[in-house]
Amino acid sequence: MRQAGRYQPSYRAIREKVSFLELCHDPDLCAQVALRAVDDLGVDAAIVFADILLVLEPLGIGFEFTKDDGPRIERPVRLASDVDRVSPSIDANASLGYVMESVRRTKKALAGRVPLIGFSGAPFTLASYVIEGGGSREYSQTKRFMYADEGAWHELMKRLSGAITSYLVAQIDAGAEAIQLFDSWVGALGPDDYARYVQPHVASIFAALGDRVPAIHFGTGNPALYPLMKQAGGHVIGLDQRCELGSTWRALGDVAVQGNMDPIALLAPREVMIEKANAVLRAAGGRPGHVFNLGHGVVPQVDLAQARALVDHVHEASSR
Ligand SMILES: Cc1c2[nH]c(c1CCC(=O)O)Cc1[nH]c(c(CCC(=O)O)c1C)Cc1[nH]c(c(CCC(=O)O)c1C)Cc1[nH]c(c(C)c1CCC(=O)O)C2
Repeated sequence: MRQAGRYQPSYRAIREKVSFLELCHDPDLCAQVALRAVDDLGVDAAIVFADILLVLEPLGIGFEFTKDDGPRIERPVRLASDVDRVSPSIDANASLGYVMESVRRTKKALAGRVPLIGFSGAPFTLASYVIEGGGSREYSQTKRFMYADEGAWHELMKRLSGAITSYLVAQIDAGAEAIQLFDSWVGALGPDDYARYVQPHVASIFAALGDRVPAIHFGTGNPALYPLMKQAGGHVIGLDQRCELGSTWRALGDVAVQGNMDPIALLAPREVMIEKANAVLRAAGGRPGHVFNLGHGVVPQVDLAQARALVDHVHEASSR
């Protein structure tokens, strides 16, 4: 979960020379960064180095990454008529060819050591950036838009979902061996709104992907959504730290799960972190189909040696 990043001294050194977006557009450097994360951590999969916002570029939505506040959208979509500015479809191989090149070069560099995961943001999470103009606490503009003009909302979600599908298919064609759909901010919604405004669009993405590669469907913030997310699709449901893994998994039934250690536990003393990892493994109870992971991304304050110690511990404990 966000395994390459600023908590790595090697990543910070690269970022002193190139901006984040320059890095994303340089397939050789992306492959280097993705491999370095696998080497540093000893994890069982690599993830292509990219960002969920890159797909906005061919959709005609300009953005930048500011130094302190993260992503910023140049002209947010605020009115129903603004939806016309979003391209109705994209050719991901042409417009996001540099990401496909990162997939190919990362896979070549991995030489079969571990599988490579491709990814995209999910339509609600991308819509929240497009409408809010950046990160948000309340998602008030997004919800206002959704409630004010349901037709325009569905049209926006349709355009985003079509682009996401084409982007993921292109990554699979380029060699991604699994994909992850990040619905990082969908927990701002309750189950009824999720079912009405989001679920059909996410379902269309998973239906289009079929069973070509394992698909991970990740969401955070509201455990009440997990049964609906499972219905929408994905071979694996990514759980965050706000739920109890054992009971949530039993309630979900026949599906694999990924998660769900609190990423902030990496800032705890070593023995506390290890105890938290053991609690996750105990909750999974050795049931096949659990992928140990953090409930959300690694934060920049994490010490690399501490992250490595977690991975080593999970490997050792799960082989017992
Ligand atoms: C919501 C989201 C984003 N991006 C992503 C998500 C979904 C996952 C999640 O919920 O954590 C996904 C993402 N972003 C990045 C990856 C790369 C692959 C990996 O996991 O190693 C992945 C999988 C690189 C990145 N994406 C970003 C960085 C840091 C950029 C830098 O070098 O300054 C990295 C390594 C920037 C980014 N990108 C995004 C934000 C909000 C920010 C700024 C916040 C911050 O600066 O930490 C949007």
